[in-house]
Amino acid sequence: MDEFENAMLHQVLSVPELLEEVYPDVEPQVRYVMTTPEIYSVKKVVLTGCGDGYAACLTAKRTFEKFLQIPIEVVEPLSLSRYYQMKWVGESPCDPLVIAFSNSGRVTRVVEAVKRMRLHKAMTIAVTSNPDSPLAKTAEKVIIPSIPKFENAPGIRSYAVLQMVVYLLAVRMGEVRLKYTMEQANMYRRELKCLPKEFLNNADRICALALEAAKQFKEAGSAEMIGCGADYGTAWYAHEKMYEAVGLPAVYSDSENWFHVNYFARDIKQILTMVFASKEDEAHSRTCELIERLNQMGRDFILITDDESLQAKYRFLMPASDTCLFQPVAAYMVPALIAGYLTVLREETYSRGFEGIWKEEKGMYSTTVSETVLMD
Ligand SMILES: O=P(O)(O)OC[C@H]1O[C@](O)(CO)[C@@H](O)[C@@H]1O
Repeated sequence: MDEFENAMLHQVLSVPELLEEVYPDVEPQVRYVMTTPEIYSVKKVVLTGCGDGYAACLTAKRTFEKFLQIPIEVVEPLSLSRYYQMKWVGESPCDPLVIAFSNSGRVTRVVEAVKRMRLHKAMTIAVTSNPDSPLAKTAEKVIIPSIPKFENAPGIRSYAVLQMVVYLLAVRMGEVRLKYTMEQANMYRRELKCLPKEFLNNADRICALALEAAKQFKEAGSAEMIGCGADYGTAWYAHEKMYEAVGLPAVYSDSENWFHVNYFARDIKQILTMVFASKEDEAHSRTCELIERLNQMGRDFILITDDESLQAKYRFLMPASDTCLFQPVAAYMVPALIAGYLTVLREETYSRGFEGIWKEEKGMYSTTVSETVLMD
């Protein structure tokens, strides 16, 4: 398998050790970022970020909802900064709580969104690994994970850490608001670290299956990533990696929407379909119907699930968890591995090497070069 080695594979395999290393630093930061009265006064949480940060927020939304039982919104930074209804923002202290995720802390739209929310007296927390970044300087509070340098690849290690932080925030807020015991909270914390490790216990078999799947879909012309609830966030992450790593157009969807839209695709052999199916998800029955239909249509697809009763040509079984809420902390490794193998098989360069038409000359508009507009 040596000829298929790649940086994404290396990043995935490094995650368990990375989380062990980062946890003792980030857990106390999460624990003390807000006081108990602040945590109690939050009436709504708004999670935001671009790219990986956005995907991490989507995966954690259900956990926040279940743990806190208050409204939780995942809002894209563009919506937050340009369209968000400000009438009720800052009506009372810490309301809403806005948590913004950006590994670099340099993405203009995230900074702009936080600036606007802070001006309107929302409580703002930035999660970024760059303490000197514009985002860190804009938010009222910061959490700064330090992620040891590694071989470059489209975000896997940084995603693992952002995800750990967003879930830890939910666990801490639920613990302080007495939604469960301290023991329960610690069990959740342990699970966040253990699930990726457990999934990779049999790394050789998983990598071999991922490579086999990548070989089958080597010539794919597009990809569709399907998931509901927390899995929707993983589907979002998966579609993003297909673009970044492979340069492959990809869409994300939930199981219901698949029946209405994606179902009608003609050239099924050209589509790389990936389905995320956590058995405790509230929409699992609909995802099972989708899987049955895919099998009836004779479609080959990649399935990532903790439900042993489900079948697919390429099935990745996720470790069982006590909470059944944290499947996304391991599930994203499958699309990351497959994207990594596809880049090798297609002789692609991550992010097209930012060369040719992708080259960002000084001053060209990009994720970090954009006019800041501050709306009322
Ligand atoms: O705000 P961040 O986390 O620095 O993200 C910047 C870029 O990194 C990614 O999240 C991952 O490569 C991209 O999607 C995004 O454009």
